[in-house]
Amino acid sequence: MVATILVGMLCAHLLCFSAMFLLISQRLQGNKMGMHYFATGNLLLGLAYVLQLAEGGPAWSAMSVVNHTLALASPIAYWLGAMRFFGQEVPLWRPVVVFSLAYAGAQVLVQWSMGAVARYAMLAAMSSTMFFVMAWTVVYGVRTFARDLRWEMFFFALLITGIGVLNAIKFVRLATGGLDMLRMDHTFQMVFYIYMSSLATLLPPAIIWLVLRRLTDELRGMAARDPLTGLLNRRGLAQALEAHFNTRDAAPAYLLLLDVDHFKRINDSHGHQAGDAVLCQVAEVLRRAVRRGDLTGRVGGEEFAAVCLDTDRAGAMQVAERLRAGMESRSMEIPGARAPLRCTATIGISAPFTGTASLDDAMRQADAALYRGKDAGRNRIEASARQAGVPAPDGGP
Ligand SMILES: Nc1nc2c(ncn2[C@@H]2O[C@H](COP(=O)(O)OP(=O)(O)OP(=O)(O)O)[C@@H](O)[C@H]2O)c(=O)[nH]1
Repeated sequence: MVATILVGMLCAHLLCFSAMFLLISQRLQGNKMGMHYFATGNLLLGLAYVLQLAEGGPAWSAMSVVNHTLALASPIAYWLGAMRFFGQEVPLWRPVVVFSLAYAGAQVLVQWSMGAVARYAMLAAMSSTMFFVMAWTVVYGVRTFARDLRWEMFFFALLITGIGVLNAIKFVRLATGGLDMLRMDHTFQMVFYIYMSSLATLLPPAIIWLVLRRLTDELRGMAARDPLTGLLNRRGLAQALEAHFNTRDAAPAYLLLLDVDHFKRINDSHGHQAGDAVLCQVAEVLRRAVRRGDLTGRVGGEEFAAVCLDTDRAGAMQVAERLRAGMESRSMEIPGARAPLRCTATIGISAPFTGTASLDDAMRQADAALYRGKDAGRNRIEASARQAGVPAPDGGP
């Protein structure tokens, strides 16, 4: 009786969370983060336990073959769902159906050649192997594809290892004690159901937590980036700088402001779309010119920024010259135009600064230097006259 209630609750958990995963996946347009696959995994496992309830104990029937097949197809769906969550484009139905047909065939073969115990032992052995491999993949993920989800991955690995261990014990007990230990009211089976019920309660909220984390990270990323070029926006630059200055002994940083020369003419003669294409290519020039670890952003219409970290004035001048030369030599491809465009940029450099609080000040200095460069004929670099902590001789930036 207790076992029946436990399995009944397990079915209810699995099927309810299957519906919830499906509802969440429908709200996630585009990247569903594997939620529809997890919904399928829960549905398959829920149905397997419904069949187990209907059977009442070990038996050789078509229902039992379907039950074992569903029980083993569900981890495949979860696995594929996890791959989708981590950005792999994998199909769901074809692998699940192919596996199910192959496993149903294997069951008939094993039952016919080795008997019922071997068929049940095969399910336990396959489940155990699958869950151990899954747990190992999750631990491997901590060092590779899921570095940002360290604790969550350890939690998953722990729970999955538990199912692997229980299935391995089931295999051994089946091999030594036969089908009797599979009676629903057998102590081992009760422990198994309690563990599975706990998992069915713990895992779905944990999966929803992962999705929530990804969504909020994406939102934060979107709020910090310019949608056209993918570079940081002003807010993103400030946040990245803050993280930089908080995590190490702050060596001075230099802010470079780059403004495309006569950009209005490009818009006026080739259209706004062509202007956008040029802006994207300026972003590429900027990315290539800076050192690894430096920050790049778009801070206004045709105004870009690079923050050179851990460098000196000569280093910042070098980056500025690479940028200026990169712009001058770049052929800007624009859609629909017969020939690529050439354009130049003027660059202003701030005095060195060592904290986020000085970013606005550095912006003003670089901006003033930039406009001196524009007045002096464009396609050139101007550095702020101000030294670190020392006001400019003329009192300006
Ligand atoms: N295509 C496109 N144009 C933009 C965008 N943001 C700003 N602009 C245009 O950029 C141009 C900036 O022109 P100005 O500020 O006069 O500067 P300029 O023509 O580059 O001249 P100088 O800076 O003096 O060399 C304006 O025509 C804006 O409409 C954008 O996102 N896309």
